[in-house]
Amino acid sequence: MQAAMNCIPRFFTLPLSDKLKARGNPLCRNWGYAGAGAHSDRFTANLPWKETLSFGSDSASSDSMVADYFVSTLGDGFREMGAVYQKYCEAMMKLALSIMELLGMSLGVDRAHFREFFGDGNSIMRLNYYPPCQEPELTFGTGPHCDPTSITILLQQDEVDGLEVFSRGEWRVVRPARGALIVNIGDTFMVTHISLINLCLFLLLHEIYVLYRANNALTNGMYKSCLHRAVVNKVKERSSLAFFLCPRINRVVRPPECLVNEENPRKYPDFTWAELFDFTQKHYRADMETLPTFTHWLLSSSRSHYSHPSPP
Ligand SMILES: C=C1C[C@]23C[C@@]1(O)CC[C@H]2[C@]1(C)CCC[C@@](C)(C(=O)O)[C@H]1[C@@H]3C(=O)O
Ligand SMILES: O=C(O)CCC(=O)C(=O)O
Ligand SMILES: [Fe+2]
Repeated sequence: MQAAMNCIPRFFTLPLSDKLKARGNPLCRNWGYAGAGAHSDRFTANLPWKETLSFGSDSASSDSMVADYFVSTLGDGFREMGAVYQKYCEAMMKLALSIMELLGMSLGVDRAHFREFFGDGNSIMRLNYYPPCQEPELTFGTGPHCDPTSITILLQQDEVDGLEVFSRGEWRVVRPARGALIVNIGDTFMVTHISLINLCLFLLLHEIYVLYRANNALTNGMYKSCLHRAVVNKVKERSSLAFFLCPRINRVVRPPECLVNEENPRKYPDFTWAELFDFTQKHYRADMETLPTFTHWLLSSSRSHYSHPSPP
């Protein structure tokens, strides 16, 4: 974890001409290296103050996908950094599948179900780098949003506050703690479970702390999405590392049958992860309404080859 964290400033303090070797393509501008001004189309106000490097981590492809990405885009000098992130992604994938198993069990779903569902996923790794900002109140590192992915395992730099979670009517700082990973459940997993589950698990060494924000849904045993953001400051740069667990790109996202019944009918239509991903990039700004807006868009679009939720 420390090596993965140390490599972040090493990459982002390279000359711009080197970082641009990993620039994303016009179809997916946020892929690869995205510098100042990137991600601004995803927010309406307080635009992001960050640089990012995003790359794929497919569990089913070659054993060296991530390492190969670094060498092929940045050159042979990045072999060591590539190996660090290859190892990190493999560890995150292993951890993510174990968490999925636990979450499945907590819902009474067969323990193999989510392990299989995500086992051949097309996950995404992102390095976030937030430089100091002279006017931090005019911007955000990452604006308020819910992750559209399945679960996110986040590692934040020791000692520099930045991550905040909206809970009980106010923004609360999630202080970095040495050795702690933050696990945030995103929209795709929420759909998989049909209920409004969206919680944060704090994994501190080998203990698991579960923090989740309940809203009025608590009364019927459901949980509300955890909205989060990252702020920046005047003095210190900050880094974070996000592993976004995703299903295989063309996999249909649908809750296991045992979770659907008369009292709990389908809330979302079937869709593929590709469709939601595409939607986030082309049609909508990031916030906590991504999933309802996507659902509305999906149902009102002409697409007819996917089944819709059964009528109540
Ligand atoms: C599927 C995705 C959408 C975002 C990129 C990603 O590949 C992974 C998660 C999403 C994101 C990183 C969450 C934070 C806000 C966001 C706008 C960003 O900072 O880039 C998100 C991406 C998005 O375009 O919605
Ligand atoms: O930098 C952080 O702490 C949060 C980043 C984040 O929420 C994201 O990349 O989705
Ligand atoms: Fe996030």
